[in-house]
Amino acid sequence: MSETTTLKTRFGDLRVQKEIMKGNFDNIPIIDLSNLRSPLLDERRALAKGVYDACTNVGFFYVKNHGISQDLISAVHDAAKRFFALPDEVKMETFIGKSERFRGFSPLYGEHGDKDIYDQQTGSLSEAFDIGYEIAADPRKDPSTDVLPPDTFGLYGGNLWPKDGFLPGVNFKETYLRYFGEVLELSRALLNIFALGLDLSEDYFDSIVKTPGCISRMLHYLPQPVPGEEKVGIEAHTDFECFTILSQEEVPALQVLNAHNQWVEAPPIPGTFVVNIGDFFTFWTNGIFRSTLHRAINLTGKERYSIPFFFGVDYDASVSVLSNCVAASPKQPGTVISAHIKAGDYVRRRLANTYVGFGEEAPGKDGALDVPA
Ligand SMILES: O=C(O)CCC(=O)C(=O)O
Ligand SMILES: [Fe+2]
Repeated sequence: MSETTTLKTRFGDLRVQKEIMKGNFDNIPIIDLSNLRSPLLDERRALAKGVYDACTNVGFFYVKNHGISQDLISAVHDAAKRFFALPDEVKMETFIGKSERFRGFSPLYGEHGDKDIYDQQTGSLSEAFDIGYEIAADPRKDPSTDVLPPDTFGLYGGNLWPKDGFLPGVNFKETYLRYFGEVLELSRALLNIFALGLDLSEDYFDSIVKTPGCISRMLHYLPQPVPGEEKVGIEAHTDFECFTILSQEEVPALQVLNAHNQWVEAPPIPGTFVVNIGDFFTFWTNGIFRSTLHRAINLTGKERYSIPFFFGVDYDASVSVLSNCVAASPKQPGTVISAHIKAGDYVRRRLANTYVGFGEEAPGKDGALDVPA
């Protein structure tokens, strides 16, 4: 029997094995997306079945043949490296504390994990740059006529971009928005497959992803300053929204908590993204889809860069249990909602709980998941 330790989570304390399981890809399946837009329903159904199984068993899977070019992925990673290499005073011009919408640069040790859970004295060994949905990024919108919807939850718009001239030859904003737009379209196509896997019509969610509340961040995980000390780059957490598409290049750090409360490494696999379920899908499915706990610790001695894209729904959309999941018995206890939640309300509360500089906001402690009564 291996040694255990206590992990504090939003769902209560868990006994977690100390040993990290290495390189066991069986735990996290690789799904081929070649048939994502196949004209044959049977092929889309077969894909949807694989996705459904991964969502119910692990909550994490890799995707290959996702259709986003390696050139674009390399360009956006290069933009991230160039940005983080800038002097701190330049990066601080886009400091997240200047934003009302959790956008911009979080410096090293600036993030602390969820306020309800983690000691707020010790920050994480990472720095980040966050952006949210923009009309200009969405291939389905025309920037000359389309505008953002009313900003009820204070989450649309307001990206902070580094000034031109600091990153010569990089086209930072254009590159990041192009990447954002392509991953957004991939996400919309994946959402249709999720719907199919849940026995819903493929377009079931389409009406609530018109101006979806998506967020992306560039992350830079520094090597451990003191060898052997194991400072985490991002504390154990679940993602807030529908699902996340993560690009992690070649340096490993991501660990995923499996159903047996063992940390399993999710190392980079060339040509793939990692996809993981977020809280909204757990709410919709009454806990059948697992919004799996994960964390990142960079023990490699190298610089690590990753770029997650969090796919959400329109912020004014309501999220409640799907009618065909009401009777289901949840695979992930403690994650079931009885009321409906407003997407923007939930995302704003979770962001306020995680980022520094927003301490004035009520953390929303009514229930482990911030679900309003
Ligand atoms: O960098 C990674 O591998 C994971 C990042 C992550 O989990 C997050 O930003 O929510
Ligand atoms: Fe995450």
